[in-house]
Amino acid sequence: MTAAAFGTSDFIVVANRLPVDVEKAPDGSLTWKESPGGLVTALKPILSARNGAWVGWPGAPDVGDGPIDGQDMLLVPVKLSAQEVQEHYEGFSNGSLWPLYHDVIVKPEYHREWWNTYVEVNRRFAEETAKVAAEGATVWVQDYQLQLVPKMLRMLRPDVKIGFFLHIPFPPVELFMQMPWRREIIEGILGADLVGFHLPGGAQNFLYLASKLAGYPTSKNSIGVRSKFGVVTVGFRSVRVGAFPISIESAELAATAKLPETRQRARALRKELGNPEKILLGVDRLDYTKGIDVRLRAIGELYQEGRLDPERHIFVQLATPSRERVESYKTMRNDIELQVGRINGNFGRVGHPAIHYIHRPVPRRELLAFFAAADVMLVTPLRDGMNLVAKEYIACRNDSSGALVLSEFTGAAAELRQAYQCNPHDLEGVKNAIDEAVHQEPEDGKRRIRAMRRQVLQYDVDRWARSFLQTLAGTVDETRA
Ligand SMILES: Nc1ncnc2c1ncn2[C@@H]1O[C@H](COP(=O)(O)OP(=O)(O)O)[C@@H](O)[C@H]1O
Ligand SMILES: O=P(O)(O)OC[C@H]1O[C@H](O[C@H]2O[C@H](CO)[C@@H](O)[C@H](O)[C@H]2O)[C@H](O)[C@@H](O)[C@@H]1O
Repeated sequence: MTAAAFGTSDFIVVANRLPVDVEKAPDGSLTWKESPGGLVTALKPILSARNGAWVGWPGAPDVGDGPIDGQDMLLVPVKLSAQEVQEHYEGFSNGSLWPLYHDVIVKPEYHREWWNTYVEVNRRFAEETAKVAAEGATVWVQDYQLQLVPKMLRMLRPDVKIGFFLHIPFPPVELFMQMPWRREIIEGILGADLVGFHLPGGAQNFLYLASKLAGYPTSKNSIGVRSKFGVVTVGFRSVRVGAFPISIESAELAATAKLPETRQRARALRKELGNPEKILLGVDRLDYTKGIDVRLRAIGELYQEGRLDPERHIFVQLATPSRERVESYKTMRNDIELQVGRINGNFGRVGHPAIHYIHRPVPRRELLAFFAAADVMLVTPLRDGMNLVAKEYIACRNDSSGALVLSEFTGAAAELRQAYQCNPHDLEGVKNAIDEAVHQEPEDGKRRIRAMRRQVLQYDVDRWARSFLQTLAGTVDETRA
């Protein structure tokens, strides 16, 4: 590639989705709305602050041609056909990789057509990125939908620095070996200079699999030691591997939750819910990994046993629609809505349901008012890379009141040690954790929340990005010298 072919962006995030989704009306006009999920929540402020470029799918088939000047970043849409969306996003990403990487909670499906399209779409992302990157640019590739991009991009543009971050768990060898294209995936990721995970366990799994599958020797010191960082040697190159737990814009959230209008809205919400003694809250994408069914079962049984009172203890579940065309998501939605109906049928009365279930995203301000209003936050995933919701709730508890029930199977559990932690596979354990949180001594509760707030306010998303990017900047590629 000649110098003339270089683009102009020095800092580029490459993610499956742009931070906004485009919707195309029948008359061809376009409207934009915020994309769902924690990846976008976390990376948007990072990119805005650095005035970089974001390469991603605009969220609707057949939309997107050429870069768009976003408010504080350049948006570079990667146009995908309906079939590509079906086979890359719904198929290989969310029908094969997502369940495999989340402890096979549902059975992954492996289809060669899905894989072929995954390769093709990854290639397109790599090509678009190669076009916009300035000479020597820093490119930060995100997540499981784009694991082949680092290697492909390195071949197109050996001059750029490449970071890769996985937002979901990286599975142990016993599970990963199911993947028919396991070697290609490991070698794809190894195209990066730095590979990041939320937890040291993910990094260890990756280091082991890299040495086993890629056929490259790993440095003697990188595996099995307790050091935070490892190194994989790929021919003449060194790939650094480490844990970088993601976070939120903590101070900004805390400040917004403190505003008089947010607090007023929180009071109004309590009133609208019939002034219950305790509001219990769940906030999730409607995903089978989130354990929404587990918490519903626990609450139903606690009402049944009289340990919770449907007159005094109200549960609100906010559920953002997600991946609605994937079969396992349809089944799960039906199950959850059946459970909500059943519990309300058994324990609600006219004008006073025990469970309030909202199946749509709520605006950010409204969400913060819910966090400020909730006495007990329920976060019970069967497996979750991090879970930003848990950290958002803690950031919004300015007066240190409240309680967090948190699954041990989230990345957040490693940091939020003072939560009421539970094993989501142990229903009695989940019930006990909810019971304890609802009936906690206020002073004990304050002590717990204060400790978690210190953690969340100190380790915010900016610190996460700086730590990853500084480590990336410090990597040396001997083949470039
Ligand atoms: N119903 C909802 N309305 C608005 N925002 C939501 C809703 N549910 C989740 N979110 C937001 O989406 C993000 C979810 O991130 P996270 O908990 O890390 O899980 P994931 O990325 O898997 O969805 C958070 O920023 C959260 O506030
Ligand atoms: O883009 P979608 O298919 O609608 O899914 C939304 C995002 O979900 C996943 O989020 C993960 O990232 C969070 C931030 O690191 C983390 O807290 C959470 O545990 C993960 O599940 C997915 O990894 C993203 O790619 C999606 O954009």
